[in-house]
Amino acid sequence: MTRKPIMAGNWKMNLNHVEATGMVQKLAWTLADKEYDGSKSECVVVPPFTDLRTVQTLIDGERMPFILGAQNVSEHDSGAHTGEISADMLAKLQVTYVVVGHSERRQFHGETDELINTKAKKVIAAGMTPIICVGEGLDIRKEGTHVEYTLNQVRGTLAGLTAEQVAGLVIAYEPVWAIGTGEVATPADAQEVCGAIRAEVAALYDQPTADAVRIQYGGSVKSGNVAQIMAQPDVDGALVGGASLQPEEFAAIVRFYDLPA
Ligand SMILES: O=C(CO)COP(=O)(O)O
Repeated sequence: MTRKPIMAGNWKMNLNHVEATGMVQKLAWTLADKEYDGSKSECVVVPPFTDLRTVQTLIDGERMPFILGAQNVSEHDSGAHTGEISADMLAKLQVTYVVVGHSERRQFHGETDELINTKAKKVIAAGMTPIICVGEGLDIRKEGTHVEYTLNQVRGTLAGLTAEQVAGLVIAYEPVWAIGTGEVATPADAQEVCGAIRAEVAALYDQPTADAVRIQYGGSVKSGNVAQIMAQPDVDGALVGGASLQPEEFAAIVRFYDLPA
């Protein structure tokens, strides 16, 4: 089973719409220089909501080999929910992927597995693909219960989804202690949990579903460590924060297959 690598740059709350234009143009030029055409990996850019239209227009107009993602979505469909953005609104902007349950949303905005599960269902119903984030904090890692903790999040966030739906989505394993800290999980750490997630999907559904679902690692991924992480059998991509704001760095990450492992 070949799973296409998915390299996603989560800009978080960085770059206004003018800066976003410069960012995707530089990324496109750098990748064009290396004759990148998206055949060996998907390059997903995940800007803030206010940049989506600008980035989508550039991707379309300039035929850039990028796929558009969003960082969050409302659990509601429409109506009196001031400040919320619905899945249908994102789909209309040609958003393909929507990150749900990022640890920063869990930690600072009180998102639970149940809410993230509802959001994932809204994303799927609108014809898009959720990137469901899971991962443990430092306290759990120190206790040594990180695998069970993360699998519990997997069970909670996938609840009620069909095998077909799960086969098409993306799960991002992001250990919170490795996010924005420069502290990278070792390739073996990433493999331990990503492998356990795939085994859990096989147990919850079946082996073809587990073979199809794509699992990303996230947490201080850079051009200097991405090749080793991607060499792990159950790691199918990276969810990149800080390094995705540097076009040359992110271009190298997207082309991880040309880096020495
Ligand atoms: O949270 C992340 C991506 O969603 C990871 O962020 P960093 O790559 O900055 O550690």
